[in-house]
Amino acid sequence: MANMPVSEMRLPPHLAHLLAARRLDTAKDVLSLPEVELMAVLDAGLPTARAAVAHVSEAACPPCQTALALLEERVRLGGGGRLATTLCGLDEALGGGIPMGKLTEVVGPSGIGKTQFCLKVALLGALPEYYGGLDGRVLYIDTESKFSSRRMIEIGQKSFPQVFRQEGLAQKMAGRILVTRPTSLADFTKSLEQMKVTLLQHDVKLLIVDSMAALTSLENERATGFRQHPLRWALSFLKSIAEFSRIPVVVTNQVRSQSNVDGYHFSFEVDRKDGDNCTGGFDSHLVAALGIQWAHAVTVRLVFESHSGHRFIKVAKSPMSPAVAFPFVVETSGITLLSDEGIDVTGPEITSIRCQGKNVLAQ
Ligand SMILES: Nc1ncnc2c1ncn2[C@@H]1O[C@H](COP(=O)(O)OP(=O)(O)OP(=O)(O)O)[C@@H](O)[C@H]1O
Repeated sequence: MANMPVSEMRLPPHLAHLLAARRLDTAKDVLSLPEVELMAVLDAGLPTARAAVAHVSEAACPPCQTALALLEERVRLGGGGRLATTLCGLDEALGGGIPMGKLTEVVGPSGIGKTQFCLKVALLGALPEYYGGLDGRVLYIDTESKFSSRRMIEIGQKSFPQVFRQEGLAQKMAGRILVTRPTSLADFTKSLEQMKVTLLQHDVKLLIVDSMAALTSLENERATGFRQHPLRWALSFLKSIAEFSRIPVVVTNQVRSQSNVDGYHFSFEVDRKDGDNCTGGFDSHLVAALGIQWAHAVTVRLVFESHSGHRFIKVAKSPMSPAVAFPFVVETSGITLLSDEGIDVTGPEITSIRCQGKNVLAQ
């Protein structure tokens, strides 16, 4: 809510003009100033400064809702405002699918299937509601140039043969997916700034960023602080986009060698020598590419990992579900679960990411 534009708050006109004239554009701009400073910036007295804070706080704070109202909204939206992935066990664990209005992170090692997952989800965003889709446009931010229309249509044809038999449907679905390919972090930041307009103009019902972590390597920044700062901004912006638009936002995150991220040491890692049951401990020097803020900020975290000869989707964080893992394969029809029965995950395995014998700590 911090990034909520003042222009969208329906403030009394005199106050709206005053704030706009002083370039106080967001809730954060107004609320982060001490009263005295706000008086100075507005060139106004204490009552005006207090009125500004009161109006902006009221507009920016989400209103309280009763548990009953939330339950009723969930029933009204059917499935509780979720996009079903068609992976039944996973959807059940997530309370119906990927939540709308929230940030969902998909993290895992290279080649595990994150993009395959995103392609299927993108297709579902475009599919008519009748077939379980959102019947809308999808904005796909493809930072690694990995988006493939051909592969997406292949997934559609194999997963929903009865739907894709319809003449011209594949083209129609592909036409609903807007792909942008930012070539730098600055490009990405710019596209985020324009995003609210794009979402409204194009009736976008789903936003995917594949991959968020790749953006840092695009810039090749060395200093950790510099690398983290713009992504922190992107994180809060994406969260606010999800909340305002009530759409699901899916971002992928990669893993990397800890030696590349000097200074990335968080309390999560303290217990790493405990509890590894398949490989030789948590001694791997691999970590998830984005920092601890991401781990805390996302609502749902799906870890894609491989061990014991299988790939797994692990629900590592969800307000709806205990940690469970599902074995999966990638087929021509995309990601398929081998079993809809989740395997309970306990202890340090919840925060680790395993990769064929190596443990990667999830941050
Ligand atoms: N047509 C297909 N049929 C079956 N499997 C496929 C097909 N296309 C890709 N795959 C499998 O998907 C996997 C690659 O997945 P994906 O590209 O989603 O990885 P990723 O996790 O996004 O990796 P990165 O982090 O490097 O981007 C590989 O195991 C590959 O064999």
